[in-house]
Amino acid sequence: MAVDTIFARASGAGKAGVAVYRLSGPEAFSIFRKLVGKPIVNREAAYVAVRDPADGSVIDQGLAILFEGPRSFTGEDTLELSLHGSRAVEEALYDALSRAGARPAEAGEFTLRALKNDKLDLAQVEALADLIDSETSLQRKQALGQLEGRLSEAAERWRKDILAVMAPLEADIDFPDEGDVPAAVAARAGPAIAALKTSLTTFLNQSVSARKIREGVSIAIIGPPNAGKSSLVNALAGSEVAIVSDIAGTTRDIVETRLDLGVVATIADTAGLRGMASDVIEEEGVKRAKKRAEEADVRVLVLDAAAVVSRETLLSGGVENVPRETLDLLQPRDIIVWNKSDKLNAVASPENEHSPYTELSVSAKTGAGMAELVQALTQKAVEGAHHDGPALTRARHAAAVEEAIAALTRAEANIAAAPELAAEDARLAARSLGKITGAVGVEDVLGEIFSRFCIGK
Ligand SMILES: Nc1nc2c(ncn2[C@@H]2O[C@H](COP(=O)(O)OP(=O)(O)OP(=O)(O)O)[C@@H](O)[C@H]2O)c(=O)[nH]1
Ligand SMILES: [K+]
Ligand SMILES: [Mg+2]
Repeated sequence: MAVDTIFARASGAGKAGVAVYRLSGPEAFSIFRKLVGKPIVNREAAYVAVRDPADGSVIDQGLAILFEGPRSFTGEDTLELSLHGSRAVEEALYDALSRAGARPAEAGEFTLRALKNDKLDLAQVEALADLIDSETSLQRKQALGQLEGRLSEAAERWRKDILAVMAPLEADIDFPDEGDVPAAVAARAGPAIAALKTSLTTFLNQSVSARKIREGVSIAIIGPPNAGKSSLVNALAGSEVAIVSDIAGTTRDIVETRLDLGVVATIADTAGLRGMASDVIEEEGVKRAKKRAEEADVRVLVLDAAAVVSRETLLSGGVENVPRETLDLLQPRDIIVWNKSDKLNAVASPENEHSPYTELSVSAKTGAGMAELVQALTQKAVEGAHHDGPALTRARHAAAVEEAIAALTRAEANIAAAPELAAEDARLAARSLGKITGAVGVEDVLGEIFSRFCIGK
C-alpha cells in the first residue's frame, strides 16, 4: 500500500518568531527539491529560500534539515523547516506542499508512523504524549524515563524471564519419555514462578505513586459553613476563584483549582457541612462535598479556631457545629487547619505529636501559617511519589501486570499436576506483559491512545 507524504506545523499555532513544519514520507526529498531547488547535506541545517514551484516566487526563507530514513523521528525521509510563524507564510507553504503532492497530516500521524516503523513502542508513544502534557518536573522526569525505554525494557525483561521459566516445562511436554520427570520440573519452576510473581507484585504496588505523578492528586477542602474554606482556597490559589461572604452556606457547588505542588494537585472547595441545609440546593452541595472528601487523596478540615471551644472535646466526639460525621470523613494523616488565628489573642500551637492528623494554625486573612500549609500539602501530595526506575504510569499498564500475575498464580497451582496447563498459563502471562510495549494487542488500544494527540505530533 502506497504511503502518503504528510505535512503539518509541529510547533504551536499562532503568530511566532519561528514556526517548525514537518514533512514526512517517501516523497519528502523530491518535494523539497521542488520547493528549494538546491541539494543540501543530510542532517545538516541549511539556510534556504522556499519557493512556490508554480511561479518560482519566494514564500519565505529559513532553516531546513533533511533526515534520511530510517534515521528520523518517523523512520521515513523527513524534512524539517523553520520558517517565520505567520499565517500568510503557513498558507502559502501549505498550498505549495499540497500542489507538490503532500497532504496535511492527521492528529498524531507522525507518531503513528514512528510506531509502525518501530522507532517507538506503545509505552514510548504514551510517554511522548505525557511529556507534551507535562506540567510539573516530576511528570516531565517520569515521562522522559518512559520515553527512554525504562518501562519497555522492564516489561521485556520480565516477559523473557517468564519464557525462560516456561522452556523446561515445554521440553517436558514435548519429550515426555526423556529427561525430567514432572516432579523435578515442578521443583525447579515453582520457586522461579513464585519469585517472578513477587517482583511483579512489587512493581504493581509502585504504580500507585507513578499514576499519582501522571494524573495528579486530589485535595478536598471541607468543614463547617463559614470556617473560611473558600478564603483558604483563594489564598492557596493566589486569586479569587471562589466566592467568600459572611453568609453561612455561600459555597454550594464544588469549585476546583489546580496547583503545582511538585505533582499537579486539584484543590476542591466544597459546600460547608451541616446537618440542616437551608434548601435542596445546599443539601445537594453537602452531598457532593462528602463524596469528594471520600474520593480525594488528601482531606483538609478547616475549622474556625475562634468558634471551636476545645480541640479535645472536638476530637473526642464532635461539637455542635462540627458533628462526629464530619470528623469521620477524615483519615489518619489528613490535615486539620485551625483557621482565623488572627482572631485569637494568643495563637495556640496546634497539637501534632499525639494527634492522628497534621494540625496547623492558619489565617487565610493575614496569610499567617499559609507557607506551612503549602509545605504540608506538598509533602502529602508527593509522598511516595519519588522512586527511580520503571513505573506503570497508566491503568492500562497496571491491568497488563495484574493479568500476568493472575496467570502466574494459575501456573503455580497447575505446575505439579498439569505442567502443560502451567506452560500455557505462563505463556499467557508473557503475552500480557507484551501488551505494555504493544508487542501484543496494539490495534486494540491505538484509537484510545492516539485520540489524545494533536496535529503535528
Ligand atoms: N478574621 C478572619 N476571618 C476570616 C478568615 N478566613 C475567612 N474569614 C471570614 O469568614 C467568613 C466566611 O469565609 P468563607 O471563606 O466564605 O467561608 P466558607 O467556609 O467557604 O463558608 P461556606 O462556603 O459558607 O461554607 C468571611 O466573612 C471571611 O472573610 C480568617 O483567617 N480570619
Ligand atoms: K461563607
Ligand atoms: Mg465557601
